[in-house]
Amino acid sequence: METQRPRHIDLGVNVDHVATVRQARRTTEPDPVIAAALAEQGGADGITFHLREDRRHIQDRDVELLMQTVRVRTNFELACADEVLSICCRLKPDWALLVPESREEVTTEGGLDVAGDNGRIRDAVARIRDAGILTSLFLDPEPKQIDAAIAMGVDAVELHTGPYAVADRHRVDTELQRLTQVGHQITAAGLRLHAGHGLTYHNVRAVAVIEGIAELNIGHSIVSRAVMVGMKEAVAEMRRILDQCSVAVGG
Ligand SMILES: CC(=O)[C@@H](O)[C@H](O)COP(=O)(O)O
Ligand SMILES: NCC(=O)COP(=O)(O)O
Repeated sequence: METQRPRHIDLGVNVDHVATVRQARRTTEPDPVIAAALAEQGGADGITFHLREDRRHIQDRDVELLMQTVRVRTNFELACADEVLSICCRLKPDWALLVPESREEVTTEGGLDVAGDNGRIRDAVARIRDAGILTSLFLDPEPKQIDAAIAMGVDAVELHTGPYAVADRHRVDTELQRLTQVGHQITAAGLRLHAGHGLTYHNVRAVAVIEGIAELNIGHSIVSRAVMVGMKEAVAEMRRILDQCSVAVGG
């Protein structure tokens, strides 16, 4: 019997918080562009960057240079806002991930409300697709949101793993069940299943082994580890964990 190759789980490394350290002094280092190159050397399958409307971390200069230098997949995160949509459609990354944003948030707090969309998300998806870019939506693991995303014709859904990441031991299994259930809903519809937010070296395994997971986007934890061991090694450590998970789940 042909042995099944372990399912490769793509690792998207988000370099936002390299820029957070730089922006703390409004200076030139550390540079997220250099961090992205080191992440590639460490085994990143993709580089993720979030050009927020408030520019609190990633700057326009970062995005322009990342698009010129990144040799793996580029994943441009943005809100459904005309200014950043125009930049994204001009630069044509491999992927665009639409996320909600609010000025007051410390970090992304929830998923997009696709089910309640008034046309703003739909129009943003259309602009991105017309630019020849693969589209993904950052969603809470709620069946009605997934149904709406499928109807919108996007290429992937990135499940918000924040509630799982902060769940206590009484809640964590429930959050994993939510992710698993809507994960089946997503893959059954033929969309790629991505996940991210709050994943760490300690909590990533339970998400990585969810059936159908094709990509995990991880940033804050890798950057935190990189402060101690360097970006290339921090990424390599996360790559090894995901490879162990791939073997564990078999095909
Ligand atoms: C959507 C998501 O979880 C992250 O990719 C996002 O970038 C988090 O926002 P900050 O990077 O501003 O924390
Ligand atoms: N979309 C999730 C992402 O890119 C990274 O989120 P985090 O690991 O920084 O919380």
